[in-house]
Amino acid sequence: MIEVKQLKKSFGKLQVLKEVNCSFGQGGIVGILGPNASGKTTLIKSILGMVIPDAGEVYFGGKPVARSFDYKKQIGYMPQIGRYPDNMKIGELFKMMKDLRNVHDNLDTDLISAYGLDAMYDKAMRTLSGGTRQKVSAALACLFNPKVLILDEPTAGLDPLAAEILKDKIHAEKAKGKLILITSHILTEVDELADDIMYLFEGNIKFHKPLSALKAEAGEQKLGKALTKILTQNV
Ligand SMILES: Nc1ncnc2c1ncn2[C@@H]1O[C@H](COP(=O)(O)OP(=O)(O)OP(=O)(O)O)[C@@H](O)[C@H]1O
Repeated sequence: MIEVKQLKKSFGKLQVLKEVNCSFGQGGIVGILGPNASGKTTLIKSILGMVIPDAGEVYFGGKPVARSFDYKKQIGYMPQIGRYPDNMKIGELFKMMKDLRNVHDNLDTDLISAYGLDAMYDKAMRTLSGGTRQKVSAALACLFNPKVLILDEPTAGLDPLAAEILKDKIHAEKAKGKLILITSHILTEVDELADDIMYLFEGNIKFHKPLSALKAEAGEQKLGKALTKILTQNV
């Protein structure tokens, strides 16, 4: 579904993606892990066309995404920090998105209902708590029933119940055959969700393999322990 070939990106002198090659198939959940500033968001944004790479190419469904916009309709993106017009109300934001896309049918409103956002349609975005903004971002990512979901630290800032609701939704979307890329520093959560783990370190992919293989190599049952063992002892 998505192929990244020889992707390089620098910001000034900082080489953030050195030469990244990876591919993601039709379905399943990939946990994209790595320390702060290792390039996870930059990679995601390159796939989304929000960051223009210095070299290399991203392919979606076999076609290069450079200067292409249509493929973005097939991706639901939940940013790390959602930025919305301050004075816009929640209801107006959803309406604007539907109008922009010109899609009003077959919408996925599961998260709007589960989070009770419809009861808050009159609230202005600037008045929302960080967690409620996250809920809006999650609901928007799913709204148009995209084939691919890209979720950047999706449960950061959500209360435990809201986080569970989102995890259930992610499982349900996977069951529909979707490809879901998730970055997170919450390893217990990635352990619950991911089929594969991709680990970025200083702009390179250190490994990309099934979670089960990672655990088997380390001889550990939990992702946190397996990762620690592999990264510190070079298992
Ligand atoms: N637009 C930008 N201009 C300048 N530097 C940037 C820009 N975007 C990202 N960077 C830098 O690139 C590096 C990688 O950032 P990125 O957000 O991709 O990391 P990350 O792995 O997602 O980190 P985190 O786990 O903290 O979210 C950081 O040093 C960051 O400061």
